[in-house]
Amino acid sequence: MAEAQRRRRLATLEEYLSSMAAGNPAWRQKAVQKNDTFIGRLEREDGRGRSEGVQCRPSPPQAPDSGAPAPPVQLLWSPEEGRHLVASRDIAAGEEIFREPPLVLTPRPYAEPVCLACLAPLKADWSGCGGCGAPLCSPPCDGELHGAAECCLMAGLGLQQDRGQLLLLNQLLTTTRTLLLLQEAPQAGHIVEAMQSNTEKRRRSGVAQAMEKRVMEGLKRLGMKEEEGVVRHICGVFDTNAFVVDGGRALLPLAALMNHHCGANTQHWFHRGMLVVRAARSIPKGEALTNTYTPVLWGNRARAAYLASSKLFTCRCERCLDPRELGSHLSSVRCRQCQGGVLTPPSSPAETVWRCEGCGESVAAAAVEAMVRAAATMAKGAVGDPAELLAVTCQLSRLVGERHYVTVGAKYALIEAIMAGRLQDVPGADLRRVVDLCGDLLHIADLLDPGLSRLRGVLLLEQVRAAAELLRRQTAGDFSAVSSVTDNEEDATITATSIACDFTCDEKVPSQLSLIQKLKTAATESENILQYDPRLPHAQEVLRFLQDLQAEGKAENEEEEAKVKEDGKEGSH
Ligand SMILES: C[S@@+](CC[C@H](N)C(=O)[O-])C[C@H]1O[C@@H](n2cnc3c(N)ncnc32)[C@H](O)[C@@H]1O
Repeated sequence: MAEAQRRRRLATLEEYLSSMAAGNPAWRQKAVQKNDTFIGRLEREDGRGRSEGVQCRPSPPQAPDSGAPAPPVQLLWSPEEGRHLVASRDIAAGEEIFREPPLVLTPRPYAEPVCLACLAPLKADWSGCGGCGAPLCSPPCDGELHGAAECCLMAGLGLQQDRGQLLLLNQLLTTTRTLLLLQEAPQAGHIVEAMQSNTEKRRRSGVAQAMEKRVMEGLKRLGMKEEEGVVRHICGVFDTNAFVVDGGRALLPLAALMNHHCGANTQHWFHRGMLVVRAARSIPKGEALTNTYTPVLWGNRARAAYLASSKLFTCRCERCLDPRELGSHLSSVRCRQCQGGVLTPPSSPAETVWRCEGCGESVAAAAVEAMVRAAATMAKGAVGDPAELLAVTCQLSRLVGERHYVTVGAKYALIEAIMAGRLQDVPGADLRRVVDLCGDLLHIADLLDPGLSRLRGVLLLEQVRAAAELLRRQTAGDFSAVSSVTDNEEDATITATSIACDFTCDEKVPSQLSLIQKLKTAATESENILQYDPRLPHAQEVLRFLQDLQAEGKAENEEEEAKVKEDGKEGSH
């Protein structure tokens, strides 16, 4: 890319970053470094004889100008990583770094039809828009995404209640909504133009050509005469940068400047129409702000394949370069020759065998890969029902092993399926299973996605909810409901005791009060992590329950102590 064009695009995005100050009042609380803009830094470096200005470094501290908004991030560029955000000061774990409204919000191109005004899934009684027939919630929803200009445009399509037609519409809307925005707000055009589209790489690899062709045809039917280059750029910008949000995908030019890392230091939530980006760990000044573009619980190869085909780059983070995936062994498969050993993937593509570090057994890569494909197909077939998911999880554990990512994915789905029901109706044995499964997966999360990650937040929450429900049944004297395999008090106490041991990671059985305290600590952590998550009310509810239980327990203890004292006094007379 020509140097002048690169600089202009960087300056556009930097200006956009500054424009976010109005929606981020927290930035005002910190002093700004005068002249610490991309262009300012570039000029200073040029002044020092660096005419290329290729690598921008953070500038030395300058006099603070209190009152002016100071983003905790700045935009840098390097030949290896392209443009990326870095922390412009130390950022504390859990700190909200920025929030950003979407520039464009559209349905997902390959998803089921949704309401075009609010992106909610369509119910059976959906109605067509009076003006153009586009799908809308019924009764008419108050979403604002399907405006008059879009309605006018769509009227030409003669939309019917036809699923095939609506699926194609989803693909067309990314481009039409963006083009309509550019007509209404030309300055948005500079931002979209400045965003990375990977157009050349996409053209060479043939990625998305069919989709781009369909979009061009759709635009023709709408009477929009757009240049092919513009359409390619818009499709590329979305595929490279868009965030998946409730029911749709959003273009967020600032958040999109976070490069990928498989163990990212930020987490984001779409909350009340804004993307909220928080620090998952403490981020020292100068460190790049990163986001994970893939699910954390996919193995190395699955993540690499997705990044190569859709984001068109190869990640070189520590996890990607480590066949043992930071000790999680998420891609290793069960060794059939020895007890507990695993076959580890080769560290280079040139090697053709997987080897067991325990017994030295080696198996041809082709055979292992066929087994992993079979496992993935088996996992895809199991949906929803906890009994079915449990059966599949057991089969997968035997086939590829307990720790393999396909099994781990099935375990996560099993936790979700069990905890989706009304807690009071979940059998005790299933609750016990959730406590154990969450414990397993938390070990993996601590290795791969530590800190205030959504994964840890959800696992902590479900583990505490299941354990607290078992405790509730036990305190209510409902022993048969504590575990389906026991209907007597002694066994039920064993169950509660083992939960206690899991939580305290201790051989010694803690008192019920210290178990409640441990559960409260975990619930508080999940509440903090899930501040912007729809699961927050669950975290608050379980925390209230534990607080009440703790208060009751303390009161009972005090009563007992008082009684002992009283008895002692009486005895001494
Ligand atoms: C959402 S954009 C990130 C911002 C982008 N660097 C820019 O200049 O606009 C995604 C693109 O950035 C690049 N990228 C992101 N993370 C990367 C990484 N870890 N290593 C190399 N390139 C990366 C890839 O080209 C990818 O398609």
